[in-house]
Amino acid sequence: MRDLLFFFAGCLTVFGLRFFVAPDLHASNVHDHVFRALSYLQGDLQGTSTSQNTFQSKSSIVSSLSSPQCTDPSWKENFLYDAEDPKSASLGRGLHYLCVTTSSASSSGLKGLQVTPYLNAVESRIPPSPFSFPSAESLSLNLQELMGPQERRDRDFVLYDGNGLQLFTERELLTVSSEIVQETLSRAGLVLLFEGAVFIWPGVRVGHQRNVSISGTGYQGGPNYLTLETLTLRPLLFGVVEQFVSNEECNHIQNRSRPHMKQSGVSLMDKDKGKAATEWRTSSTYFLPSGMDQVLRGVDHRVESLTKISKKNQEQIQVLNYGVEQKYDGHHDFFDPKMYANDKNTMKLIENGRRNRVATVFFYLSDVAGGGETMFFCAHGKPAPKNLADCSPENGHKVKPEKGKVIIFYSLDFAGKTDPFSLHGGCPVLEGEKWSGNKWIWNSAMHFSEYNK
Ligand SMILES: O=C(O)CCC(=O)C(=O)O
Ligand SMILES: [Fe+2]
Repeated sequence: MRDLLFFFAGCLTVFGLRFFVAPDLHASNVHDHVFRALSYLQGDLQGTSTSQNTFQSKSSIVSSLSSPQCTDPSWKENFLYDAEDPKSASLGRGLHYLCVTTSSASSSGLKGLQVTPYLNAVESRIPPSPFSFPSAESLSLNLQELMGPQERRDRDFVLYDGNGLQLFTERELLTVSSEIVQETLSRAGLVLLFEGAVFIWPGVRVGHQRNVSISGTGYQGGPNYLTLETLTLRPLLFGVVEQFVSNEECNHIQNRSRPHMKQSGVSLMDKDKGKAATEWRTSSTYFLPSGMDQVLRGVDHRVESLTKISKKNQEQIQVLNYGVEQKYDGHHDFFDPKMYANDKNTMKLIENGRRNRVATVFFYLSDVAGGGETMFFCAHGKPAPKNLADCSPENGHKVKPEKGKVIIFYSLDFAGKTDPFSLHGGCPVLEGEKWSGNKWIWNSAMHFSEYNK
């Protein structure tokens, strides 16, 4: 809500106040798309999944070919939310699973494909009824009918495989040949449909662990997969079990930023205009451009590989340094258009609410001798405490800083709506100092991204 806009302010100056509309996430070129689908079919896809048709590393051939299938009995454990638990049953809203199988009736031809839908990421008491899709258009119509009136959705849906590889946008289903659509989906087996367009890892249940292949994007000597552990379902918060940023990379980021660190700012909501940022946030900050720095580019690539969201949607790392007593009170990382109605630049940046930050990958770049935890004030769906500077343990879920570790939390839900439960803050450092960094990821490309040129 009140988070920093210095980066954008900087960009505004650099780009001479030239705001232009970022490429639409959904308007990908059909020819690129046919290439993507054909590559998928031929098993020669050279990239991690991204929303922007990037094909970077051979490694994801493996991951796309071994993407989870509905024929594997464990798929339900790894994807479905518990329909019986009133606390988690509604948390899969906006995410639907399609199990694509060849119907036994006509197992010889592609026309015999069947889709079994699991709406809102749960298995309802009434078993889902499969439907066949003789054409891509009929699939599209069936899906639209299942999801209800289009007015309820403010963007086109996007289909992914179980490893986060983007398959088709809603629009592409109507422009790409039925044969390609049928063959791609049958190869994927398990298809994830996000109403909010962007791929988000399903949390499933607290304590759930999921291995994510990051082959080729890890640091020297680091693992080639990472384990995402669900810490809270509401907000959707994951911890990465393994060290994500090596000690050398942490030191490199600190060293490159140290000479530039300045008092942190916040982007003030209309109601707070005129107040000092230090009322909420007392750390120092620097937005560190990746430029040609291979270490930073490696980290950006790893973040893409972990989140399955394009590098083009990333902001530069916002490096933070907190001394004793420094902190950042409870806030959201998304921009609520209602709170910025009189702020023309922010409204332009977020296209009146259509664009927003979807996820934060938060790096801990040092250990902290005391305090400095990240606090999630609405953890497990609790109402926010009155005092958003109060880090008492009963006020939420705390994550302790550990050098090289990261957490990921989502500011938008599967349907693309802002999540008020993502309220969080940095607790005061009690002893020593804290180095950390925000890697903010948007729901569409940043027009000034270093990877968007
Ligand atoms: O320092 C922390 O733990 C959280 C910081 C934060 O939320 C932010 O900078 O937006
Ligand atoms: Fe934040």
